[in-house]
Amino acid sequence: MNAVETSGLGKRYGGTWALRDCTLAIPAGHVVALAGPNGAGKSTLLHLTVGLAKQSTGAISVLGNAAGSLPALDRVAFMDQDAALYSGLSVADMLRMGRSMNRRWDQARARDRLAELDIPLTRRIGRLSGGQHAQVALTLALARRPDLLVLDEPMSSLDPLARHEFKSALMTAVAQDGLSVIFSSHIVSDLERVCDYLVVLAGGRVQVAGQTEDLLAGHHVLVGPTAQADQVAATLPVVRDRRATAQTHLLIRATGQTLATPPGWRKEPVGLEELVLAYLREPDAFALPGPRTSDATKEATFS
Ligand SMILES: Nc1ncnc2c1ncn2[C@@H]1O[C@H](COP(=O)(O)OP(=O)(O)OP(=O)(O)O)[C@@H](O)[C@H]1O
Repeated sequence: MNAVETSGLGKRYGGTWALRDCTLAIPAGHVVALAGPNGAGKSTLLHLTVGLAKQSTGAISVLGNAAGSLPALDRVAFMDQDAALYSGLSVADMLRMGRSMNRRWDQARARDRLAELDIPLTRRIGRLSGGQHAQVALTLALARRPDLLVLDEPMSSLDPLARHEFKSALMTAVAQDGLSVIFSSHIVSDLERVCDYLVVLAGGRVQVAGQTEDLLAGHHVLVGPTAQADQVAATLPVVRDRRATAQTHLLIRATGQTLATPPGWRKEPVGLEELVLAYLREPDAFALPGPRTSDATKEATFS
C-alpha cells in the first residue's frame, strides 16, 4: 500500500505551475521529508495530499483512495505551517472541539500526551510558548489517530531545543502508532535522523525521490587532485563538482556499474545533508525516479 501515489500530477495557479509532472509512489510506513527551497511546490503537494487543493492535471491517491475523498480524509491528519489554533481558547477547549469534530478521536491519548509534556489543560493557546504551541498542534493531529500525518513546515518557528523536542515527539509517535508521516522543511538539518524517505522538489518538479538508505548507497564522493579533476569528471555522472586549488570533491551518482576508484583518488560516503544540498545547488540534476543521465552528468565549478 502506498501512503501517497501521484501520476503526472500538476497544479497551476493562473499562468504559474506550482507543481508539475509529479510522479511518485511513496510506500506506507515511512517518515518522508519533503525538502526544497522557497516556492518549490512543497505546500502545494501537501495541500493536494490532504484535499485542500484540487489538481489541474494528473492523479493523486492517499492510502489507496482519491485524495480529498472521505475515506482518504478520514485517515489523514494535517498540521500546517502556522498550526492555526484559536488563541482565545484553552487547551481543554481545543480538545473538546477536536473530539466533537472527529469520529476516531482518542481523548485519553491526547490528555496523557499533554500531561507528559507538562502543558496545563487550562492554559490559553495564546499563552503557550512556540514549542508548546507546536506540541499541542501535534497532539491534536495525533488524537485523530491518523494513518498518515502530514506536516507543513512544522518546525519553522521553533528554536533549536523546541525543534529537537518536536522531532523526538514525532519519532515516538511513529514508533508507537506505526503511522506514515510526510513533513516539509527547507531546513536541511531537520531531515537527518528523522526521515527514512526523501523527496526533493525544485521549481515545481520532483528532483530526487527514494528511501534515504538507497539514495545514500547510490551516491559517493571522490576526493582527489584538482589537476586531474577534468579528466575524472568527464567519465562519471557528477552531481556536484567542488574544486579548491589542490583538491576536488566530486559527488557522484552511482550508475549500477562498479567503477574503480581512479589512482590517487579516494572514495568517501556521502551524508544526507550534503546530498540534499548538492541537489539543491544543482537544480538541473535529478536522481530517482527516472534519473536523467544527461542532466545529472554535468561539469560545474564552484568555489
Ligand atoms: N494560492 C496560490 N495562488 C497563486 N500562486 C500560488 C498559490 N499557492 C502557491 N502559489 C505559487 O506556487 C509556487 C509554489 O508554492 P508553494 O507554496 O507550494 O511552495 P513551497 O515549496 O511550499 O514554498 P515555501 O517553502 O516558501 O513555503 C510558488 O511560486 C507560489 O507563489
